[in-house]
Amino acid sequence: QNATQVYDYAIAGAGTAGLLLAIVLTEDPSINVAILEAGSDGRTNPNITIPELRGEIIDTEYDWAYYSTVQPGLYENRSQPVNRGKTIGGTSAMNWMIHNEDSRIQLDIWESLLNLTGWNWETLSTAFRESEMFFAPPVNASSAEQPDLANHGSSGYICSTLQRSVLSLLSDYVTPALLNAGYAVPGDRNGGNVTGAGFLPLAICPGNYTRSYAGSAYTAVQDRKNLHLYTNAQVTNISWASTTSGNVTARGLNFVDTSGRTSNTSLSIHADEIILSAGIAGSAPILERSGIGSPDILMPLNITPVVNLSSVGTGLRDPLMMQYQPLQYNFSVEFTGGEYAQNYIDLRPAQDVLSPFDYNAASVWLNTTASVPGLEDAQFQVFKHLWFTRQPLIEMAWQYSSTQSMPYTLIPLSQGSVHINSSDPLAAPVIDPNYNSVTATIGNETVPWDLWLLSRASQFYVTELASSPPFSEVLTKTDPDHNLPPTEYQQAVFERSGTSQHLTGGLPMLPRSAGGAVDANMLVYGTQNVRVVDGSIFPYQPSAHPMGLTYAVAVHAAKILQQIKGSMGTYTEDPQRSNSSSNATAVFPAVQPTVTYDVRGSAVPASSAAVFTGGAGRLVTGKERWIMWAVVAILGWF
Ligand SMILES: Cc1cc2nc3c(=O)[nH]c(=O)nc-3n(C[C@H](O)[C@H](O)[C@H](O)COP(=O)(O)OP(=O)(O)OC[C@H]3O[C@@H](n4cnc5c(N)ncnc54)[C@H](O)[C@@H]3O)c2cc1C
Repeated sequence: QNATQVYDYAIAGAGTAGLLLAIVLTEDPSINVAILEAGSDGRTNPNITIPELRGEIIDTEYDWAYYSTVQPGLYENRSQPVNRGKTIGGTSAMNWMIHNEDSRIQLDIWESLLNLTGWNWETLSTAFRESEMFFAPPVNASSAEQPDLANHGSSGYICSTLQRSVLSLLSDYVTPALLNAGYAVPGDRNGGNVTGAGFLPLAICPGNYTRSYAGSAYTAVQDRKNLHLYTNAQVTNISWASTTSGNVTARGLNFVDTSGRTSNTSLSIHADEIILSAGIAGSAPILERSGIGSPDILMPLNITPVVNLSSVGTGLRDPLMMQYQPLQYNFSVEFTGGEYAQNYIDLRPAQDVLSPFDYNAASVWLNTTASVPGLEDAQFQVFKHLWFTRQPLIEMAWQYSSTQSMPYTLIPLSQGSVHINSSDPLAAPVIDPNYNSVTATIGNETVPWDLWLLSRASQFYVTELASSPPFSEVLTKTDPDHNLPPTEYQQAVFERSGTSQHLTGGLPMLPRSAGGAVDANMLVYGTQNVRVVDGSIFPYQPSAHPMGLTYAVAVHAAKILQQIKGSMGTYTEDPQRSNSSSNATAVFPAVQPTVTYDVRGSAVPASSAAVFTGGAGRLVTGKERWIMWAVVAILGWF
């Protein structure tokens, strides 16, 4: 590094989002980007490049190998592993590689319900396509789900294709059973309609069948003179040019050389704009170590607060997953290709995966509850909106080993936090996803919401499959037994559930008044030039595996930055974008949405009773509640 150089952008973390962001920004040769990665370069390691070896870098030097705090909401208070990639490409170097599956409605909500101007399905799906280089499926691919090339990119940095192996169990038994049970198998999910079962594209380059990820994208452009990637460079904090309130301006990033090449003396780099892309376990801690966060957390660690922003480190969540659900069959499962076959997923709205009784009882609880602890009201409203508009809230992930279908709640209501608790800049953060912390009253019972939904949905799903031919003809055993009484089944689910490794949040992109840490320009509130671009900023958990959306966020963020800087980007979405939100005025409206819904998701006139009333929803009286319950119960049977 040239000690006097001031880069246009300095990025902390060369992971999924940060590295793709750097690559897109440096398409303009006049833009200089430095990107600092705490991990080393694993790009030639077969455990990273060969798709079938996925997971092999867990607990190696390429993994932060963090653990959550003890979790009172899980069986035996189990702490959960929090695996995150620590290498070029970040967690995209270790993940399970499912590409994209975001629904149109739920991304449109970013703009319409959450006031995130310019963030909607159109802009994010465009950004996703621009990240993608899609290869048409091989001859053996499932015929049930044919890709529509119009929904895919052809010149992006991340290859995608359908897998070359197809598990006969899925194509010959599960899909026909679901069709027999009356469920549509969606077409190409990249069009925004994601509900249903089928195969998804994987992030694989079909030519040599290697993993395609942010690291391989970097390999293709690593000779760019304006892109400077430093490995073994662990960012500790932001250095400030000004900490005057209203003009808090960063000068650069301080980092430690962890390679041993130097003696860990603190180094620094300077830039006009600072971007944190250190992921859910890295970005919020860097902000806190820089004096941005809650004084209650900073002052005991002798960190002088620079911006009082208590939303830093909040809104972290991990969809609760049942990690083990073996099914047994009386035929031997065959692979046509002999390898990896896990990208078969079934996404279901609550209406399709709960009994009418359960669905109605849960709808009553949602309709009569204005807020829950640990969740911003804006996020709760989004959940209600998705619930009543039939968006997918439960996923069944069919495992490559073929003996399991692993269900999980796509959008947990329980949220926790990620914070520092040590003045040692290299210490691990305290990660608390706070599983099963939201309780709900369903009928006469008080239950942990996420566990209840997971258990009821799983039992319903397996019961349905067990009675739908041709799957029912080969299924010999379900474990837990789907015929168990619901409370016993729930106990079995409880004993098997934990992380899905799909953590997002920690620095929510929301209006400041709605608990946000960054605005729609990714700018940290109260600062002039510090932004966050990674999975931390998702305003709520998407109903999807997060990697595809993380790439889309990176590309969309690059366009916003290009427009702010006035460089080569052609982004014209919102010409009014400003470079600062220090005096952000974005406010989440007190009453949202204006539309109300009946239990089947149909909009009803605002004057109707017994419906979702939005954030300002009042609690109903006992009598009203009984009438409401009767109404939804009756409606639900039609
Ligand atoms: C085991 C596993 C399986 C998964 N499977 C899937 C899947 O099948 N499909 C899917 O869609 N998603 C999957 N995910 C989730 C998905 O991979 C992540 O959500 C996504 O990659 C996160 O991207 P990110 O940019 O936010 O962070 P990351 O990709 O984690 O990038 C953060 C980067 O910052 C670096 N960093 C951290 N702190 C510092 C610091 N102080 N200084 C410098 N650098 C730092 C890290 O080393 C890392 O390289 C999986 C995750 C895991 C752990």
